[in-house]
Amino acid sequence: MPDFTVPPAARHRAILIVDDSPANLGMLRTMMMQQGYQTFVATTGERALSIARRVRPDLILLDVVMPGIDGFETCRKLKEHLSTEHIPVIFMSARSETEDIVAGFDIGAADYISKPLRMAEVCARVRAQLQMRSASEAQKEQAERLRRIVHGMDEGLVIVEASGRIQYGNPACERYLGYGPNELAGRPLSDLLGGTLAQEYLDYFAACATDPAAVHQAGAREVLIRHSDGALRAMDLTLSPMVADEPLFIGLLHDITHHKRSETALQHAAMVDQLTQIANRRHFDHFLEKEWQRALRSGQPLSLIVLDVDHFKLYNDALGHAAGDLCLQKVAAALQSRALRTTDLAARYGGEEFVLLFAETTQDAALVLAESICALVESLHLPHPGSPTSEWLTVSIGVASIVPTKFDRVEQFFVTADREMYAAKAAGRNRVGSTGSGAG
Ligand SMILES: Nc1nc2c(ncn2[C@@H]2O[C@H](COP(=O)(O)OP(=O)(O)OP(=O)(O)O)[C@@H](O)[C@H]2O)c(=O)[nH]1
Repeated sequence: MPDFTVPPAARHRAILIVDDSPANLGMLRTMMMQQGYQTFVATTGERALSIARRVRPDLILLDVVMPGIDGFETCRKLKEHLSTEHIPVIFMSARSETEDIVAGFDIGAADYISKPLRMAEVCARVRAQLQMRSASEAQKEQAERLRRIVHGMDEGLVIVEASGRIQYGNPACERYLGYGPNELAGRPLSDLLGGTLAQEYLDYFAACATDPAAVHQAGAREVLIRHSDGALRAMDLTLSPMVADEPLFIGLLHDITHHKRSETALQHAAMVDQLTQIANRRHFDHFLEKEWQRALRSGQPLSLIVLDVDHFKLYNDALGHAAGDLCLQKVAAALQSRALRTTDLAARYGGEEFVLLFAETTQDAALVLAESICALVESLHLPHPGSPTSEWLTVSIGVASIVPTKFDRVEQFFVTADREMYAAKAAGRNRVGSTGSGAG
């Protein structure tokens, strides 16, 4: 006895039954309905084609021998049409010679049932076909969902073969690297990564091929990737083995150019005085510490200049704070123009106080530099109406020089230069103070 319970998958499934014998048609229809399928019937091939195109059934039970176009021809036409080509067709025929069956499959049939029909067998074959169709639909749906995810991702995704050949690059990846659609596929990894780095990955791929279990997942690392215009971009790259039949590696690319730019901007901001755009105190202290250590090792002299604008309070009082700011910017630019070597640094140390460090510079050379800076500032001819010293803006400078030993302290070096600067102020301003006593 056939099983009349309705399998859940049967619901909503539509079957088109095509047979020129009304008796067969009636019997099959009853059986299919009892199985819970929605049914459509046709007694000719032409009618079957028009119903199939309209209702797109999930399966067609198709008689082979019919007047007009026969079952084989009907099937051929179904397979030719985009809207019906995927519908599984089960032939039913009394012609059950091997060559008939083979011909049926060659045309594209999913199955072939011999007549006279045994209803339980028809039901089982219909059920099997519908299950296969469900499975392949689910697979297609999942593949489509994955395709959309990969296409819509902001992150670049590449699939690389163990040989280093790029098999696929998603649109984000092509966009990041300046390639058009499908232009990445087929290229070697070395088109994107520098020779050494590409070789490192090839070695990793080879190690994965020899002993997949022993190879750890390669974490994200910052790499420079070559854009199609030849420029190098900073990106985070994660390349790890993919579980697949062939050895493939999946790479995730995250463009960090913007991040890098803001990181650089932040680093710059942390080192630079906002008003004057020369080095700030923090940067100077760090630089001095480094040069101090270097001088300890090399035995070369270090010279420090401390510079303070004369009567700056009076300048602000006479011309306003905004003019004062502008004046500090001009003084800073003048100082910067004297710090030319990579071992020189000019910085704003606070308020209207500036410092300059000259590594590998003797006290005599530093004094010449300090005198020239003093003269340079006065030669800017920045009017200073309130100054009792000069009609122009002037500065007082203190100089200290030292060949540091392990017994010396940076703080004392600073104190010496500061004292010299105050001595210059006391001696009438617009001058350089230096007793030549060194840091001690
Ligand atoms: N416009 C402006 N003024 C500043 C800034 N930083 C500090 N000052 C001013 O600089 C002035 C420093 O004044 P003082 O320390 O009394 O020294 P001075 O008037 O320069 O006199 P001497 O150093 O003795 O020649 C103060 O009035 C501060 O307000 C700044 O960033 N912009």
